Amino acid sequence: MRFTIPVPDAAAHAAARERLDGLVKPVGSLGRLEELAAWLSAAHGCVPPRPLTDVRVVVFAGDHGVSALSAYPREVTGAMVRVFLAGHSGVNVLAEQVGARVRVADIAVDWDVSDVPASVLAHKIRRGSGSIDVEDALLPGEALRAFEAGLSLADEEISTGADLLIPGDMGIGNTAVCAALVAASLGLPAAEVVGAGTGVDSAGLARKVEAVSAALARAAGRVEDPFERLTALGSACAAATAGFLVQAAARAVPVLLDGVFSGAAALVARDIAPGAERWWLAGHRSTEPSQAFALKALGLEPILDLGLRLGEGSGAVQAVPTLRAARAILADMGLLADLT
Ligand SMILES: O=C(O)c1ccc[n+]([C@@H]2O[C@H](COP(=O)([O-])O)[C@@H](O)[C@H]2O)c1
Ligand SMILES: Cc1cc2nc[nH]c2cc1C
Repeated sequence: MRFTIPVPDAAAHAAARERLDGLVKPVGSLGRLEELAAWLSAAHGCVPPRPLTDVRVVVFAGDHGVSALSAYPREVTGAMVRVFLAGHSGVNVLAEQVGARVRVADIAVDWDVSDVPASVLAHKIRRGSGSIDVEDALLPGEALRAFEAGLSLADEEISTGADLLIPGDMGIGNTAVCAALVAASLGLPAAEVVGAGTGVDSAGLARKVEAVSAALARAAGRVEDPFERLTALGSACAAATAGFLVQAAARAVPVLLDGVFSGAAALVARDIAPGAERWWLAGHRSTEPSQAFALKALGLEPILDLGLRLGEGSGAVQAVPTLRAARAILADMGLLADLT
């Protein structure tokens, strides 16, 4: 599968840098905001960049075979889908604060359901994913189908006006999958990447390291190809999130990555479509070690570090005002040259 990923506009980046240096402030004094302003100028190909008025969060919901490694029961995944639909989740509330819309897609929730809108189920791939310590997460062909589902979700959002995309995740057990994907992608041992997820104790952490080690040993020799990696160690949600990220880049729409799940999916997505990472920013730093490894490998520095570990897109949503502020300095600040 080959993607043509556009290259952000270097001339707009340089023009933004020049304007930033001429704004009514000491050179460089707005720090990271200046870097973000130039980044967005390059993404939009103009100075100042366009306002970010239509921000969309898509929450990829699905179960994972390793859900017993979580501090919470598997049933929470489906129950949370109803909470997203009712508008009462963490990300619903935080998105409301910044005027972002939240959509939830059931990619692989393991439940019997008939009373959620058909649009929520439209991209469903399967119920749950395999327990990666003992079996592949996905059947042959499913990683590609899930990737294409994510791609379609990005297309749907972009075609209806989204100017900034945020991938969210809801899936009990998914931090073990993230650890496995990141470890396999970067050649790291399980013990370095496994974290406490929703909050397991030290015995739970040890079980998780053991399971991720077993998964890595089982998949050894097959993880070079990113779709094989998703099949062996990922999940339908991981593949769908990767597709979402690649298609945003292919259509030159900026993305704010969220926590560990979108970081792990981004690492695999970059292997599918090299260069796509130029269209992604890291919204925040998660408490999960695998996210730090993933972001470092992608060359991304988180905008915020608030100690969040909720997922759902919640941390990335918090970074939206910062990105808007970065645009505003380019659009609205006066020039040093006009000082009287
Ligand atoms: O985004 C993060 O960094 C993050 C860190 C820890 C937990 N989570 C959320 O919690 C769930 C996964 O945690 P766990 O312990 O069940 O693997 C999943 O629904 C994630 O959205 C998310
Ligand atoms: C309640 C709950 C909400 C979540 N949102 C993302 N992951 C979650 C995990 C739990 C347990």
